[in-house]
Amino acid sequence: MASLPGLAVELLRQKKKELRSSMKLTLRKFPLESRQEEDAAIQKHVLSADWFEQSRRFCAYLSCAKLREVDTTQIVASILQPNASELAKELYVPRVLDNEANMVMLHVSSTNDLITNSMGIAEPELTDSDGSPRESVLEANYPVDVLLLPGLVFDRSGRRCGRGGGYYDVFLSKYLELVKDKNWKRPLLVALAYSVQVVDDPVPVSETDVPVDALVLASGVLPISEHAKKLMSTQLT
Ligand SMILES: Nc1nc2c(c(=O)[nH]1)N(C=O)[C@@H](CNc1ccc(C(=O)N[C@@H](CCC(=O)O)C(=O)O)cc1)CN2
Ligand SMILES: Nc1ncnc2c1ncn2[C@@H]1O[C@H](COP(=O)(O)OP(=O)(O)OP(=O)(O)O)[C@@H](O)[C@H]1O
Repeated sequence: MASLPGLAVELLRQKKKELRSSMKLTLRKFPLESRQEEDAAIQKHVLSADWFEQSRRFCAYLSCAKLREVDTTQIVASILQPNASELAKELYVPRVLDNEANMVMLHVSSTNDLITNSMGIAEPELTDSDGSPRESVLEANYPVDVLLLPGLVFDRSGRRCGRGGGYYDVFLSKYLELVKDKNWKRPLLVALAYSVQVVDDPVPVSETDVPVDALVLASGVLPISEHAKKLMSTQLT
């Protein structure tokens, strides 16, 4: 028979599984027109924010329309092709290494650095055009300022439920450890979410789930942690 902690872990796993299935259904029913309106509004909030403008090293996910993820195309394009008036930023995007939750964030300088994987998500090749390994956030000499996170379900306290791979939680635990070791400033962990992805009931989490500092919704930026409240101004309408 399973031990008590074993039962609690199993129950949590089951609750997350049900939550993911129900949110995938909700997202499938969310009209394309609303999705597009929210995609535009969310990206506009990011692109016009001081914390975006002031960031120099930025991690973003490359959105997958099939998975109904909030679009990041304009954010990524703005980083890769900045206007003359904007300060240049370095962009890092995820690359899955295996199916045991190992993922790296690699430096890219152009969309030509990307190839679409079997899951339909664009990812960087491990090496650049010269054959040299791409810079990885976990091995870099400087901290990143902002990490844009994908996810399926969120609550207003910053709890986040992803797709169940554990990739982001494992990456974040390693990166936050590195930040502590190096005495770097903490990055802002910002999730982008459609209105339907923010639920009233607390999202079930375990101690390995890393909460986000802020949410960007079509209605505005919602800073949650003290860290976010210091760095972001409230723009909710
Ligand atoms: N755009 C994007 N890139 C990302 C992630 C992400 O969530 N979004 N990841 C974040 O981890 C990592 C990849 N992890 C992924 C985990 C699951 C699925 C996926 O397609 N899941 C299906 C269910 C598959 C199944 O259950 O067999 C789904 O959610 O419908 C995709 C990527 C790294 N890159
Ligand atoms: N820091 C960690 N170290 C080891 N295992 C972890 C860690 N974080 C999560 N996991 C494991 O990964 C699996 C998936 O976790 P969880 O359900 O929280 O993923 P998720 O948040 O939906 O996915 P993601 O983080 O990729 O968005 C679980 O078995 C969990 O125990």
